Amino acid sequence: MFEIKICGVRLKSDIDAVRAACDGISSTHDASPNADAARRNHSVAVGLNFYPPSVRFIEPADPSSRSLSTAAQDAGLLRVGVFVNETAAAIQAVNSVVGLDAVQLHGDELIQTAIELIASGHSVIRAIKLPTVDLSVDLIEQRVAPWTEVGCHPLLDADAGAAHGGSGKTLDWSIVSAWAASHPDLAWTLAGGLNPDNVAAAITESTAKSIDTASGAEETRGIKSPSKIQAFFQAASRL
Ligand SMILES: O=C(O)c1ccccc1NCC(=O)[C@H](O)[C@H](O)COP(=O)(O)O
Repeated sequence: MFEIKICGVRLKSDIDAVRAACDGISSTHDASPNADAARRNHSVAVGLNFYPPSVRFIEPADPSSRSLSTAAQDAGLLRVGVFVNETAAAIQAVNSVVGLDAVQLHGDELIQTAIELIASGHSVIRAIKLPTVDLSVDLIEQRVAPWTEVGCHPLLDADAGAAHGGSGKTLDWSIVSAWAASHPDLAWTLAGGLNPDNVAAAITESTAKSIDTASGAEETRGIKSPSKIQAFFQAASRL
């Protein structure tokens, strides 16, 4: 799917910052697997947020959203549309207007929504919202299995309550790692409170090969920071 996703981009300058961060890794000639992965086209994604209450929301009908999506595509980035409790038909409609490479279901959607989207050719990421305390391997398994069985890519995130996502809360990475050990062939993504200061530890402790951040790459809520995006890539690729 992708190795790094910067979620909630809203401006062309955010796309430029993500591209520059990819190029920054390339220019270090770092030979590590993470750096290699991040160099390849389409291994880096940006999230376009279509959940109106979010500070990261972009209006799908606004032509600037289509322009943003085109800019991401031109920069060689995967475009992930983030949705909360929309129907498959509504998501398809946004895709046809904006242009997306994958859709992320981040609400309380029924599994039927994912089945319909997959049947119509969409790559579907399912946010699995997990408690920040008393997490267990069994709980992760129970929440993930129904979605992977129908072909979704799981993104493990900290439960953000009514906000649904982008909260900056972290998961217990050691429990995530214990769960992942029994799924060596499953592609999955770690999200939840990742930032330049903790992403290296998060990768090491959780064994994640794919990571996602929203608030950890921002100057203030909803405003992306080019320097934090760059630092995030550098920290993630150093391993
Ligand atoms: O970012 C949001 O505002 C958001 C709102 C509603 C649903 C999902 C949302 N974000 C989706 C993401 O993939 C975030 O990157 C993920 O929740 C992690 O966020 P953070 O803890 O801030 O890194």
